[in-house]
Amino acid sequence: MAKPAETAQKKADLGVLKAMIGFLKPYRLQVLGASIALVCTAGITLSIGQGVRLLIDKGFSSEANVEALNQALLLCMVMILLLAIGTFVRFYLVSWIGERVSADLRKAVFSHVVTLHPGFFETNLSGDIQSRITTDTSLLQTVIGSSVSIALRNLLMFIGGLIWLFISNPKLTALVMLSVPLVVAPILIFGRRVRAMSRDSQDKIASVGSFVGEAVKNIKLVQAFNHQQLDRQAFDSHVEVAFKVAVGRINQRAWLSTVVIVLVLGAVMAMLWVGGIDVLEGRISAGELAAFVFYAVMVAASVGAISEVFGDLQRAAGATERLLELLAADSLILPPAQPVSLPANISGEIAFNGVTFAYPSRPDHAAIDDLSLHIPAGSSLALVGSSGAGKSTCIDLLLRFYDVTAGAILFDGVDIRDLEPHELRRHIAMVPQQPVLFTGSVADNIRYGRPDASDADIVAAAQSAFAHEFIERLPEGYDSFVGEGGVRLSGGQRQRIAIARAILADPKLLLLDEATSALDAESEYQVQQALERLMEGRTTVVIAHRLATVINVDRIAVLDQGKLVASGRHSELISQSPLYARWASLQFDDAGADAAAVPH
Ligand SMILES: Nc1ncnc2c1ncn2[C@@H]1O[C@H](COP(=O)(O)OP(=O)(O)OP(=O)(O)O)[C@@H](O)[C@H]1O
Repeated sequence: MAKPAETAQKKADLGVLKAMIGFLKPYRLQVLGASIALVCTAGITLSIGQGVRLLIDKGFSSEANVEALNQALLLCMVMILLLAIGTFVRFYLVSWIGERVSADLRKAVFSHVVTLHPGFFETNLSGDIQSRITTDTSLLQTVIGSSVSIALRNLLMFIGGLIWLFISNPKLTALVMLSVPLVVAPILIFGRRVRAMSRDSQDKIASVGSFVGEAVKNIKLVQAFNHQQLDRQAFDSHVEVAFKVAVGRINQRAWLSTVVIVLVLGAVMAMLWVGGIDVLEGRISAGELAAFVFYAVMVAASVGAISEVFGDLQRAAGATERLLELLAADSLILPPAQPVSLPANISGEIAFNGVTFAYPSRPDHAAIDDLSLHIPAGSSLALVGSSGAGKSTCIDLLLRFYDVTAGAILFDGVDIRDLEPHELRRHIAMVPQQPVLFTGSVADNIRYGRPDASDADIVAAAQSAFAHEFIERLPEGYDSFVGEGGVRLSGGQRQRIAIARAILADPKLLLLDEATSALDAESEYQVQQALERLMEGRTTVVIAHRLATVINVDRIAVLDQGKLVASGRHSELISQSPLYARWASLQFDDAGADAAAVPH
């Protein structure tokens, strides 16, 4: 992400415009309608100046009569009605387009983000991504839904007013033209600064968001360690930094507006002075001067309005850049050019063939080093080893969250890089160490394993996972709300729901990361029972922490610093592998040695 940020900064304007045009394309009709309404309302507003001129020169002249006044007023009423209708259409359509485009952008960014490789989220914080999808799209919605329309309307009035000024009095208008560079130069200078600062400001707000997210998510830890005061201070400094950056931006914008007002109104005053002399000397009529004043003020006001929204447009450019960066981020896990499809009745056989893998952030450190393993279909393999040995990495590689650096992983004899990631993961279910529950009901959380499952399927899965009984006892049974992340359930209950989810998914390959935290004997027993049922008839790879698991699996692979150092059954390894014997005695205390005697 760091790289595109810089390049996007340079070519933002063009890129931003192009991307927005792409998002506007489906709504051509609405854009056309809004443009027509915009041109009409600007035209009507421009014609008011002519009305003023006629009213003064004809309406109040000596030969005027009531009839003429009536006609003039009738015409005015029609104009007002048209202006009202035009304004309604313009406002409705432009706001609609703004909302629509920002909704589409949100959908596009989210749908892209969920396909990105997990490594992406190590460098891009969730709070930052959230802020891009919410705050940045809202900013774009405001800009497309109003600022652009204000800018265009004022641009039309500026051009229309200027043309009239030129036709009616070139000398005075020359004064306007002289002031143009004086006005444009500061707009460009301040505008550029506003834009850079707005990007900075949004980044700072995003970091405020991330901080809140983290603190609130881990509120128990924060309070348990009495960290509120320190967190408050840290948060205050985040907020103050964001405030300072915002003040810098406001300062530039305030100067932008001030400078514009002084220059533009100064020019208008000069025009009035010269025009006043012309009227006094009889070169132009009073109506013409009134109309001239009207258009001059309109031109000045439109320049002011454009400069006002110019800052918004600049901020929107910053927001768009940030969104485009997300949209342009490539997933490192690519679907194959010619995907192989798996046969309908796959067996679930796994092979690691000389797999070496280094995380992209640490390319010179092999987390997995020349690992070869064969896991026959339907058998179970336990991965054991000290912390950092590479067990979780093996699971991540099997799910193709990362691609191997060398060697290959075969699923039913097919290199997993030749499979669509979706096709591969369809056959895999994962029960993580910390079961992840989403905000929703118990039933929703189990259904996550297979979205089209019936209620009966869900109950059956819960029964198999030994979860049915406790779910029935919850206040609303399967419809009970689990709270954010499942806070309303105990650790063992969450695990059994995660197991029920995997049972429902009915995968060929089961990936299991056993919880390290000890459950009470009863929960432990139930979770173990549930797991055994889940493992029946499936290929299982489990990161083992329980004695019961290592005793029951078909084979144990002992990893050390990414290398396979021994493999076999528990009883064999206890006598043959000193590393395993030590690990087992540490892990299971005396039980490990006793278990060696358990006959298989
Ligand atoms: N996202 C990552 N980026 C860079 N290095 C990583 C990443 N995840 C893990 N590692 C490194 O890869 C090595 C293997 O880590 P892994 O998480 O697979 O170990 P593990 O055996 O599962 O350990 P534990 O039992 O503590 O979970 C470690 O040296 C670790 O520091």
